[in-house]
This record gives sequence, C-alpha cells and structure tokens, in this order.
Amino acid sequence: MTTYFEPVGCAIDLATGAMSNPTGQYKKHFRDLDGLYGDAAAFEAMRAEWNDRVVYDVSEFRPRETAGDLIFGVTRMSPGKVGDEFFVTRGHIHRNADRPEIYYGQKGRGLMLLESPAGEVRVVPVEPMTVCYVPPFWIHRSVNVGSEDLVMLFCYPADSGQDYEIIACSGGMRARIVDDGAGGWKEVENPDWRPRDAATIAALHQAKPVEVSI
Ligand SMILES: O=P(O)(O)OC[C@H]1O[C@](O)(CO)[C@@H](O)[C@@H]1O
Ligand SMILES: [Fe+2]
Repeated sequence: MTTYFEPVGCAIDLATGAMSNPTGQYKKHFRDLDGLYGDAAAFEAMRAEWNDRVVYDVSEFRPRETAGDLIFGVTRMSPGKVGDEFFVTRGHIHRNADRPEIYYGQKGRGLMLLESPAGEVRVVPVEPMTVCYVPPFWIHRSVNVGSEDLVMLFCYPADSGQDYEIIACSGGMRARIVDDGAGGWKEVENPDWRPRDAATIAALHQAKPVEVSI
C-alpha cells in the first residue's frame, strides 16, 4: 500500500522571517562569509562588531530529496554592507545544474544576481509581490540592497543540491552589487573574476542518471 506524505501548511512570520513547521533551519554568521566580498580589509575591520552576528537565516521544509518532490522555505537577510558592497548570500549553482528555482519577495528590497556558466550577468529584483525565476544552469546569489530585513520564499526541485565551489573557482561572481552613493545600487565588474573553461561548462551539461523512488 502506498503511504502518502501528510500535507502541511507553513506560516511565515514577516517580523522574524521564520517559517512554522520547518524540517530544518540554519544560520549564516558574518564569520562564515569570509572571502565573499571584494574588500577584504573592510571585512576584517567589521569583525569586531559583526563576527558573531547572523547575516542570514533559513527555515526550510524538505520532505525528502528524491526527484519530483519540492524543497521550499524562507530566507531572511539583514541589511548591511562590507565596504560599499551590499550583503549577499554565499551563492551557488545547483549540483544537478539543470534544476530551476523560484523566489518570491515578501519584505524588503533585494536582488537576485545571476551568472550563466559562460559569464553572462543578469540582475532581477526580489521585492514584495515579485517572483524571480532562476532558470536551470544559472549561478544565483541574493543581495539585500535595502535598509531593512529582506525576506524571501524559495522553492526548488528536491534533487537539485547546491555547488558552492563554482563561484570560488572563478574568483567570485563576475559582478558585484555596490552602493551607488545616491541611495541606490549599481553593478560593477569583479576584477578577480576568471572565465570558466569549455570542459567545466560541458560538465555542467552532462546528463545525470535519473533517480527513481520505488
Ligand atoms: O545556499 P546559499 O547560497 O547560502 O543561499 C541561501 C539560499 O539559497 C538556498 O540554498 C536555496 O537555494 C536557500 O537555503 C536560501 O534561499
Ligand atoms: Fe538555489
């Protein structure tokens, strides 16, 4: 006999960015984000005040990790900058790179910074009442460009996985989002960025065995 999963409703608290009935939660502290930002000296200078503070936290509902299911949850990110660069999440490509994702902005003013394997850059707003579609194969990272918490719902295929190395291997993402000095943001080129070679890009497109659950 087939045993069905129980349906669940998860309430989102906009004040805290927490979701009820999560199956998991984690926090990323400032100290965990060393190496993400362009201005390493500014990062070190902030440690005294920020080291143990939470920059972003995630509550998620992950029923299982087999193909066909979904993982969803909420990310809350504090406002702030390292030098002139706005706070970001680590960023990743999905380990099964052909898996997409959506984000739905709930509070605050954010951006999704995206980069294709070949190095094309896109920026999509993530604000209340805005859905951001992250297509398959795009590296993605959220940016809080506002002055209050950014709260976003996310949802992606349960067998996506995350690969964080792809960004580190290229010297960071190709673009950084910095303060424009006029209350807004602008995109600047990361001088340390290195293009991916053809073999690395081809490997992302290799067919993977499809998981079948019995
Ligand atoms: O996993 P990262 O890149 O640190 O960013 C956190 C966000 O991305 C997710 O991994 C979802 O793709 C969530 O945990 C959260 O929205
Ligand atoms: Fe993702």
